[in-house]
Amino acid sequence: MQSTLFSSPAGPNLLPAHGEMYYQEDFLSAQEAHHYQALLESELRWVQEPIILFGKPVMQPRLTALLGDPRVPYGYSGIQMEVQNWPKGLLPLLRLVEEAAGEQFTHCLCNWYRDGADSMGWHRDNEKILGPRPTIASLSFGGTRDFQVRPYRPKGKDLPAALVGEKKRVLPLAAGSLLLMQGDMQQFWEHQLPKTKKPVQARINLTFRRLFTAKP
Ligand SMILES: O=C(O)CCC(=O)C(=O)O
Ligand SMILES: [Fe+2]
Repeated sequence: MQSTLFSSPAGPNLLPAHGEMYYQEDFLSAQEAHHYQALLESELRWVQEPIILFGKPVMQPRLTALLGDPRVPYGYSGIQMEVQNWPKGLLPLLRLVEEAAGEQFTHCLCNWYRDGADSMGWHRDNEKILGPRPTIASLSFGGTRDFQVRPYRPKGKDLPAALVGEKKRVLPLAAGSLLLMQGDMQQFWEHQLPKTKKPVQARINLTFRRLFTAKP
């Protein structure tokens, strides 16, 4: 299979300040995207798990799976996820993404949004284990969904001057696209994948991450 490789970030930085976000719509061909979507649907163990919100367990509105080194656990919002080995067929994709991102990833968090009622709320990927300025590579398969980004205002603090007046940005993430989040983005910006009433196809998203306790 052939793919367009790029060694520098794709396109311009889509954020005006305090972080970096790059988007390449045609990272994978339609054929490659279909191939990997089918593999992801059939070869991962997908579960719907509760997270702890305000002390109570709440089902996440999507299915999830975590790939990586089974010796290194990873969790967020009060859950510890089971780590699955990378299916062999996904390794070429991991290498492609690593080359594009200029980063070596240890884990991949996989999300399956079954329909428009599945979603992910506002958050930052800022767990300590990711380090202070993580590079996160996000690949999309299936139906296009809107990805939203807005400045993050810490409680009781002002926004940095350069972000005052910045509105929510909306980026539709298409099948086969690559989104790179880099630099200070996880410190100063938050993102979400909102629910939608529009008819949408199921979507799978992979976020490749480097966890810093991972053994080589
Ligand atoms: O589905 C998406 O595009 C976003 C996923 C995400 O933000 C995450 O896994 O942390
Ligand atoms: Fe995220």
